[in-house]
Amino acid sequence: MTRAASVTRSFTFDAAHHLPWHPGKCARLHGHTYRLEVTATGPVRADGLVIDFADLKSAVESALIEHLDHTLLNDSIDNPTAERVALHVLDTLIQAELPVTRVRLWETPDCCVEVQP
Ligand SMILES: Nc1nc2c(c(=O)[nH]1)N=C([C@H](O)[C@H](O)COP(=O)(O)OP(=O)(O)OP(=O)(O)O)CN2
Ligand SMILES: [Zn+2]
Repeated sequence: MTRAASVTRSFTFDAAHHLPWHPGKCARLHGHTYRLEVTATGPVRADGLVIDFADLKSAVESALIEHLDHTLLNDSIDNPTAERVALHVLDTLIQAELPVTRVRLWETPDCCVEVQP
């Protein structure tokens, strides 16, 4: 019987953003070191893997991190709240045909958003 498993890898990227509508200090231009957790789920293959951690890393870096790291998120994502950045991550990885089943994005060490397909 084929069993399924979930594989998660963490990433970090640095980016700036501002939320001009926000009543607090987030209206001002500022930056975060975002922590991103990507989970892929699927059958455990004959080689014992769902996806090689190394392949997950290279896919996420080339599809996403390279385009967001050290950028102003407002240039690529409208109104880049953590929720909207996480959904952008999810959509981008689905487009890249990764079997992603969960994205967690930590905007600060204490604040996290989770999205699923
Ligand atoms: N649900 C959300 N709430 C907030 C978001 C968001 O994306 N989703 N974003 C912000 C701001 O961008 C901001 O960067 C976070 O601000 P803040 O809460 O002030 O974070 P701090 O860790 O700096 O908070 P302190 O309490 O000052 O330590 C706001 N809300
Ligand atoms: Zn912020």
